[in-house]
Amino acid sequence: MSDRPTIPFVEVVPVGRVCGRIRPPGSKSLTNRALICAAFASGNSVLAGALKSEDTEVMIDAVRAIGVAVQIADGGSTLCVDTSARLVPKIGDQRTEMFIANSGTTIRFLTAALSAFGGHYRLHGVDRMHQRPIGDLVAAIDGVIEGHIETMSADGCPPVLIQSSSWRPGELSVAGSVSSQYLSGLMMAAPITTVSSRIQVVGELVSRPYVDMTAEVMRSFGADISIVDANDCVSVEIGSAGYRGIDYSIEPDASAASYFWAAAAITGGEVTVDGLTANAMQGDVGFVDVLEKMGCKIRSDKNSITVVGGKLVGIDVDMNLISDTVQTLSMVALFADGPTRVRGVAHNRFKETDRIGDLACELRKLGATVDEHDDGMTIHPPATPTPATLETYHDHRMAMSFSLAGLRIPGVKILDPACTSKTYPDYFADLERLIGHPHLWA
Ligand SMILES: O=C(O)C1=C[C@@H](OP(=O)(O)O)[C@@H](O)[C@H](O)C1
Ligand SMILES: C=C(OP(=O)(O)O)C(=O)O
Repeated sequence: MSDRPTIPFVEVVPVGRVCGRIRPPGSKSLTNRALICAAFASGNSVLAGALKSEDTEVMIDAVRAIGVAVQIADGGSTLCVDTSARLVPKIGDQRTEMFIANSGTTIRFLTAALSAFGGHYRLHGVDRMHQRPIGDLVAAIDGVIEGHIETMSADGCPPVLIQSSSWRPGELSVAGSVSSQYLSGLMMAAPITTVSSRIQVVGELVSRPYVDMTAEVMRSFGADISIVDANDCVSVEIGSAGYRGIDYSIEPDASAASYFWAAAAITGGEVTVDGLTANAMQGDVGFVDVLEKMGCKIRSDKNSITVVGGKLVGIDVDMNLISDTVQTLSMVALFADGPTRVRGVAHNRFKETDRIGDLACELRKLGATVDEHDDGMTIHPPATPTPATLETYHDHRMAMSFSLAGLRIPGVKILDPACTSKTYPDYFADLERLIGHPHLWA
């Protein structure tokens, strides 16, 4: 994005054991879900603990474009959503352009929500967004839309063009093997139509905890929703109750927390993340269970989770449910005894970058031997890791993960560190505060 600072690279200096406590900013996934529910609710909402980052800013801009007022307070962590001037768009209205940058949640949730709400829109983003699939979601909406929806890039990728007056009542089916965001988007769109809906998932459903999170947020905003698991098939039933505005409190981001927990793991330190517990709505708190299998000790308290580093061993792990933490884990695997096999994350190739191929490439620069598989990778740690200058591929999780390698290997340079703005603009400043040592900018 154009207003990111241009910083060529950052170097994180090894500091020995990382010990401390931290509260990461609000969850991206919860902030963007709460914004959708609040924007289409009757009545106003106040969202506390929200994330301020590129991914939430594009969502805020989009809901403002349909007349929803969003006031930002407390440095961005409080969002006051006022729906009293929300427009009533129609199929023949002039087209509204919405720039979504590279936010998967924003484009998938809005494609569904706006098609249910009605109006004429074009949703577009950066080049990578125009290579990220959305065709299965568009096909599902095509079955119920009163109007027209299409993708404008080859292979079913954005931009997405929507001309809709609403959805017809009826059953929807959607594929879930590429992204759970399609199903989450349809679930959140259904109450906007105020008719009952049933959504059937066809085939595998990846990243399942996000779907449970969607239902939980929707219920908080008054929706009537149940998820049915039967004979290995998932379907969702949504009643005709719409959303009502509420005061809603957002958990800190568990995917962001993974970097701080991993910092304890790889340095033999101790890091407490405040505001997250084993009962958090975000599946990514399960990352600590993976660290436990690798040899760390975990302490769950009433309002925090602590990781204490130990001697690390390589493991064989299916990360389908917590795929945003694969890059974090790969850094821990570099310092473990024995190889680590990561399975179940074929869908990681469709995210901000190819998070299997491109991650393998950077791990090799650090001296690891990496076998790439269709559904993941095997990481053989090097006897002695090598310093390297690492590409980040416009992927915030690459930059945040690579900082962990820098905590153990002198001379690791991370290119374009400001790409963390997508979900965590202050990541390097927060890491610096936690480790109590400056990193080097150049
Ligand atoms: O619904 C969500 O909030 C998310 C779902 C996941 O995507 P996939 O379902 O595509 O794995 C995850 O990677 C993303 O960061 C956030
Ligand atoms: C995959 C991610 O984001 P999104 O799909 O929302 O762009 C992520 O944050 O790691």
